[in-house]
Amino acid sequence: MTELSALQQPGGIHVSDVTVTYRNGHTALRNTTLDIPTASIAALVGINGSGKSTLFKAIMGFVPLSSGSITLLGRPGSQALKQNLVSYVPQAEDVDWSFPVLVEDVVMMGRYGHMGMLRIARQQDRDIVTDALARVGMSDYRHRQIGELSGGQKKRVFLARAIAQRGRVILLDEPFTGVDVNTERQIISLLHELRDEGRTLLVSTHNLASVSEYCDHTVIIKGTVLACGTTATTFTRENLENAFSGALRDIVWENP
Ligand SMILES: Nc1ncnc2c1ncn2[C@@H]1O[C@H](COP(=O)(O)OP(=O)(O)OP(=O)(O)O)[C@@H](O)[C@H]1O
Repeated sequence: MTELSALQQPGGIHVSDVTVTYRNGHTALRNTTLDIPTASIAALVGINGSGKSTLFKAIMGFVPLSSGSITLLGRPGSQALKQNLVSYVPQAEDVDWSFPVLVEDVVMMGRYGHMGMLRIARQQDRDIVTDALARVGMSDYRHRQIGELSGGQKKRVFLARAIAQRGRVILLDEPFTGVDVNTERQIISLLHELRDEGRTLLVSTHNLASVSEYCDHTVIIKGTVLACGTTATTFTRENLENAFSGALRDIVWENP
């Protein structure tokens, strides 16, 4: 499939001319447009404060759009959210780790949207939680308090929650911050599996060194989208220098 025809597919993530202005009057995203085809992994890269988390919050409906629209899997974003098709793995700093909850309960939260009002788990929900914990290698920790885990283990548990939710779009806010190389490898191979199952993943990351290795697409952001397309055509020195204003450190270019 050519790059153009992939982008023209109706599924995936489509953000059209979105502007987000916070209540204090700060515009964090301006006229932002991007397309990520179904069944792909896209990196979201940009400096601190470039609007990555704001974009996730806009897609999740956590902040209102001042203008523009979002389409997920070929339907209005709000509809996809109601249908429980979108999972969000937050940044570690956005989670209250002192909340007394077991690992398996965190993963079960991914099933809430599939349960009735009383949130009574069925055997099928318990089986899905068990499978999700196994997929992230956290089965042995299911009865531990979430706050007792290491940073990398917490990230795997939140990924398990997204897997248990069975979302077809998964947004991951900096899943590699503070994780060791082995855990990063495990998470990347899991992301590939999820992509190969037909899910669409948008991953914000400051770890530029590994983007080319695991991301099919790249979105470069700086208050708006500077560039979006296949990683081969978009993750270029010129685009990154525009985004990072000469502060690039951790990339070794083959043709410096
Ligand atoms: N609730 C808020 N109210 C007002 N301004 C906000 C709010 N949240 C974020 N901002 C501002 O919007 C801009 C974008 O912030 P955002 O958190 O989206 O950036 P980011 O790219 O995710 O940054 P980082 O890489 O540091 O996580 C920043 O200037 C930030 O100060």
